Amino acid sequence: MTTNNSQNLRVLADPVSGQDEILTPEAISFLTDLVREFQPRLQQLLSQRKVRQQQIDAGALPDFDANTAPIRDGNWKIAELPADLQKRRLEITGPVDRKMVINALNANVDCYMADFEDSQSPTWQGVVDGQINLRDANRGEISHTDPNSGKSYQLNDNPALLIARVRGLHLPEKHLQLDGQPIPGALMDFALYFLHNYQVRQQNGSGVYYYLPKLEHSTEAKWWSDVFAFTEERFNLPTSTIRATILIETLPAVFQMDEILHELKDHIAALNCGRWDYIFSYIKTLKNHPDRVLPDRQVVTMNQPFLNAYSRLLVKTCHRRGALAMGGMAAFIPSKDAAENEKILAKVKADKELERDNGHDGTWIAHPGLADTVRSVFVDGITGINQLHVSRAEDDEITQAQLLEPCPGERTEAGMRINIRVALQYLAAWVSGVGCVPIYGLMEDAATAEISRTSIWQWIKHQKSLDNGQVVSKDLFRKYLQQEAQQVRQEVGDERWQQGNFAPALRLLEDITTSDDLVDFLTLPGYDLLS
Ligand SMILES: CC(=O)SCCNC(=O)CCNC(=O)[C@H](O)C(C)(C)COP(=O)(O)OP(=O)(O)OC[C@H]1O[C@@H](n2cnc3c(N)ncnc32)[C@H](O)[C@@H]1OP(=O)(O)O
Ligand SMILES: O=CC(=O)O
Ligand SMILES: [Mg+2]
Repeated sequence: MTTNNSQNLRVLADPVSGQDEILTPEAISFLTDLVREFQPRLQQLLSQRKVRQQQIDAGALPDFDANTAPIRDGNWKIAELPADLQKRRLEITGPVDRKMVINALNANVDCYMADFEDSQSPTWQGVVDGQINLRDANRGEISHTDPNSGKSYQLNDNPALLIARVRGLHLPEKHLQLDGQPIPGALMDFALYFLHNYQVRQQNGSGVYYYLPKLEHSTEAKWWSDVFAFTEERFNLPTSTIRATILIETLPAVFQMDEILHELKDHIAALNCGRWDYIFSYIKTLKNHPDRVLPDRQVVTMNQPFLNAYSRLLVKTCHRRGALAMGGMAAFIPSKDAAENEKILAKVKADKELERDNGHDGTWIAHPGLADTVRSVFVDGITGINQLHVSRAEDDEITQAQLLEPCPGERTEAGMRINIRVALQYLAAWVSGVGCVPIYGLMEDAATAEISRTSIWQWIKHQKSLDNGQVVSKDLFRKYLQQEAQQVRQEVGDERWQQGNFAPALRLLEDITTSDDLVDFLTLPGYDLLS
């Protein structure tokens, strides 16, 4: 454990390699000041989330805020987009380990979203390494030799534009404490990435670009706007050096998109349809509403009316204000089986065509093997470098009812069992320090795993029947959990089962699925198990 007495910022972890390069005295000083200035307000914002949720739990439904109608009705625009943020047709996303960073920057895409969030299990070594890797990438000094394969990696010319996604506001960084309190993970990621990269990015004629996840309200956007203004002032930088893309991936936030853009007018570049967290948030926000329980996860696709309304409203709102409207992630990843791969590429293409036709300016891919297929839709399939000209002005108004429309579809025994197997394997990976894994041909990360486990919780709560006639209860879940755990054990083998943290994952899954109150995020109790 190391301590910096002058600032009271304590590192509560055994030192890891690279830590001193990242936690420099200047970084500690900046981070300390940011946390002192902004953590108290953040705690209030998190408490306000709970108050709003209590109202929804008591029967209210999320809606547009009558008090902010003048913002929605007014004619205003965000600050002009910098040149390098106008072309974002394809963005690859991925965790911040060294090989992935190099592969992502070399992929045939416009941008790389380097992820400290849904695809990252925030071990102390992992978050420190991530900062080192992104610093080296921005300096053009990153290379890597894979210790297993011996394969070496370096940056190509013209790498993708790097955008860093920080952790959500709810996640603490327990290894860094100020005055005895864990600091917000989001501030750590933001501050360290900023400090170690702003100069080189400026020298390259760019700015410092972020993705911000899981916002629920425009007051949180205002908080971020103040963090950015504080930072630009401290480093004597022009306003708008920092630009953010906000993920609209919670149900409350879809009713706040204009307000979020407005609060961040000087610092925003785009909104993004983070569909997986959005589906999770639909379940979580409406958890007490028996008429809004979702069916099997596989049925909840972007052509469902409530998700299509969300995508179209996001496009319409962004383009009216001069911001880009980014699409989201099809979870399919390539298969080594050629016939199977053809089917996967066809599904990905159809998903991306829907986004393009709704007017999105770009979209996400999870794997470089999808780049060519998605380029055929979002590069060859649009005129110009974005679709800002698509206003959707001809559309009828998109209403609260459409955004909340119940989703039809079956709840099946097979769907419940696969939810269990996926959640169990994902939790085992996460607890082992790996935040994104391929499971049954899909990329699974924190957001997709949240859908799996909260679906079952909600089916239990509302005693939903499955296609086999069984009513979902805690007992039925426990029975299936034991059976599916055996199945997974057979699939992965005894050795991996024993070494791969499956036992703690099993306990965690049982706890969070059978608790009377829905656990807000699986990553909160999961974090207690991480070093
Ligand atoms: C809901 C959301 O938030 S979505 C955003 C968060 N999720 C993500 O970002 C998912 C990112 N994707 C991934 O992490 C990976 O694709 C996985 C874990 C799903 C699969 O990865 P792997 O098992 O390594 O796949 P696979 O073996 O097919 O990879 C082939 C090559 O592509 C590389 N690759 C795969 N995905 C990526 C990626 N997203 N970025 C960069 N390189 C990648 C691998 O590193 C590997 O490189 P190599 O040949 O040099 O060894
Ligand atoms: O972050 C993206 C999502 O879909 O969740
Ligand atoms: Mg997300």
